[in-house]
Amino acid sequence: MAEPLLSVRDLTASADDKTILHGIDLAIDPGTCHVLMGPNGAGKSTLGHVLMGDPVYTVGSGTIEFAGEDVTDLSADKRSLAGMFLSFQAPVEIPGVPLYSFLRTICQKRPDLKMTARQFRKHVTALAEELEMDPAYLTRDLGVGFSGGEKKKVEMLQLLLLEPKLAILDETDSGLDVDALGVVSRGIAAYRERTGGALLVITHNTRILERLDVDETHVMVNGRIVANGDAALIPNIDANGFEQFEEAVAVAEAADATVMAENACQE
Ligand SMILES: Nc1ncnc2c1ncn2[C@@H]1O[C@H](COP(=O)(O)OP(=O)(O)OP(=O)(O)O)[C@@H](O)[C@H]1O
Repeated sequence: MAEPLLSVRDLTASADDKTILHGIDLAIDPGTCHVLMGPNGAGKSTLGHVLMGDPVYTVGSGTIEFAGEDVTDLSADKRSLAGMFLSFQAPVEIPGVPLYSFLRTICQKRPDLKMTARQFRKHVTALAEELEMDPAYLTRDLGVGFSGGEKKKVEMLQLLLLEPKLAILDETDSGLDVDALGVVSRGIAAYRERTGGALLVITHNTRILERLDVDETHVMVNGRIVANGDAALIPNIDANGFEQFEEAVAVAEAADATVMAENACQE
């Protein structure tokens, strides 16, 4: 059997001395679409950031392998070059850095995306139009003065430009009006059609999934993945919420507590 594109084993991570992720196991095959759901504060965004190498978080144990390489200790830019991509729940603003220059610079770092200045201008303008973004926005500073929905479209522009092997989309749908939601979901579908890339979609809103064939759904509660299933798990969560996983959470937490107690006894 082919190796997974992403393989996360027993991953534990913390910030400010608080453990947020507990023993995460996750495998994503090339070209597949995974959905990560869970209540507010479960640790979904944290997982996205830790996978991408955000230095705010400390990996306590476990490994992250991507495309056959152990990336656990790699910086975010190296993970990006390897083909990983994270769209932020709250995209950043960088005054003084025009969006166009930012996009040109990140493309120049990727030998496989080499383009002349003219080719780049044509390509990025076409992508902006496809996302129903005014190309004049490309001359504005990154994120500055953009509405919430416009910021999300800029994230999609980066996705279509960079064509990563794995895109982690962190609530790309939040704050979008119904038209913008349509544009963004068409952008995600275009990414899959053109590149065959894999997706890890973090969301509370199932409308963004309507155009996607979901292969696997994962449920995270209190920093643990407590259920895995296929696309049928999504309407189940919509109808019944996350309370149904309480028992699974309690079992996982009790098992962790037992391991910790045993380790303490051995020390
Ligand atoms: N940098 C940080 N420092 C301290 N605590 C953090 C940090 N990042 C996340 N946390 C905490 O970790 C927990 C999980 O947060 P996270 O944003 O990952 O949840 P989430 O599942 O994405 O939630 P939501 O659905 O509301 O976006 C929260 O209690 C949050 O306050």
